[in-house]
Amino acid sequence: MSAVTWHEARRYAREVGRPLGPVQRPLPEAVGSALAVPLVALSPLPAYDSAAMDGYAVAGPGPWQLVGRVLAGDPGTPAALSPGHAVEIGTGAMVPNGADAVLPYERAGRTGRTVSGGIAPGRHVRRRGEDCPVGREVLPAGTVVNPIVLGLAASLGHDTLTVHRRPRVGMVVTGSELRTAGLPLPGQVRDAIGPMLPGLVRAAGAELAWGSRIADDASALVAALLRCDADVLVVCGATSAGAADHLRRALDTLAAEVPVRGVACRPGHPQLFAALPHGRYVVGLPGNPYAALVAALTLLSPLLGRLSGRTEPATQTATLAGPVTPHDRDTRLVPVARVGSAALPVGHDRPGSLWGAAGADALAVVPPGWNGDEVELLSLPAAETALPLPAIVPWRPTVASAPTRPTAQAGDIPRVSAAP
Ligand SMILES: Nc1nc2c(c(=O)[nH]1)N[C@H]1C(S)=C(S)[C@@H](COP(=O)(O)OP(=O)(O)OC[C@H]3O[C@@H](n4cnc5c(N)ncnc54)[C@H](O)[C@@H]3O)O[C@H]1N2
Ligand code: MOO
Repeated sequence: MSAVTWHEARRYAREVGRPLGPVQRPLPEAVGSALAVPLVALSPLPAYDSAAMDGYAVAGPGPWQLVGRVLAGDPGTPAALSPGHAVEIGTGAMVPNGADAVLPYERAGRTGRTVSGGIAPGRHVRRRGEDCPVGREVLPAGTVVNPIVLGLAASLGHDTLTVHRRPRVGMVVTGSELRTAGLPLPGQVRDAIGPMLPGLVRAAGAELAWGSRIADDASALVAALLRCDADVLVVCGATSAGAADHLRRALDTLAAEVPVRGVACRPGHPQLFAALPHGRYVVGLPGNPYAALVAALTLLSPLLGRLSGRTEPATQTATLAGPVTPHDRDTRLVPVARVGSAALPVGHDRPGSLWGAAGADALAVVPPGWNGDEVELLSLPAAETALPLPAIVPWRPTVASAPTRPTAQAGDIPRVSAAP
């Protein structure tokens, strides 16, 4: 296996694709997508001269004669205020032309219709456009739309946003030994990658559009690769060299280009990256669950980040606050918890176990022969990315055609001869 370095693999995955075409989305549907054009203020902020405090809008030197009241949402424009006059005003209400300042109730004296007090000109008046003038670019293209961006876009007058289309990902989980529920019988293994992958995909800016489980069956894998119409197809397991590992052979059968056949990292070295003749990308994740996580962060996330038009995140670094043994040739990926500016290895990071990574904030990238310098950190996704979103994550398991073993129970993955 000719493995590329971990950094080469990641750079390749980040640079091979192009952001998907711009689409217009209503605000709520744009969350998680990246802006395809800069966000520009359609309306000034504030949109009109408005009161920042509840009190009295006053014109000229005091005391002032109270001539009316203006509240937020009142129809029309309030009448202009003459020197020596005041109106009672609510926070957010339009400040009448001619008013110099808003005198808060707390600083005002009032006797009948006479208001007194001292206030500097301009105080507590938010002038139209002072937070953001109309036409100003406030966020660059590539910004990920989060709930705060939605709020900002709404306050600047947007109903829709122009964002990059989110990549559609298909997932094929392979393994005759896998089952999806209950305690595994001897020789069986609970599928750990199927539950993990949708959230990883979403955290990288994409959506899981299609999912299937197949047994270790070469023709089923070829059929799945042929039939999936997603932008990116992720195959879990079957990446290695064993008699039941069919991915490399399936890709050769389909005349796929395989620019990354293994990555010099631990765990996760059998991961691969391919392009099918019709242009779709295939990422192969090793079957060991922690190795699959490492591979997802190495090849899949950068690819999806690029296709979804997200700006590349800045590199984060930290000092490792615990002992780590580097590999002599390969990059090690080590789960860590952040403690201030340091990162503490949490252990439990054998290739088959997600225990360490599940309690970690990030994976530390420990280069071969590491000498104790600061290391790069890859953030792990927040829990919210795993919230179920049934509208965009249809899960269509392959229908059983024949059980693999006589003891098969509900939750087993049956051997099938064709992808869905
Ligand atoms: N001769 C060699 N053998 C192996 C090599 C190698 O270089 N030469 N690499 C090893 C490494 S490293 C890994 S990682 C695995 C990768 O194997 P595959 O991607 O082919 O995956 P499988 O063989 O199907 O499974 C490996 C392991 O993971 C378990 N598994 C698979 N899928 C899941 C899942 N969805 N959830 C939980 N666990 C899963 C499976 O039961 C196996 O225990 O190859 C090594 N061998
Ligand atoms: O990719 Mo494997 O053991 O390095 O899990």
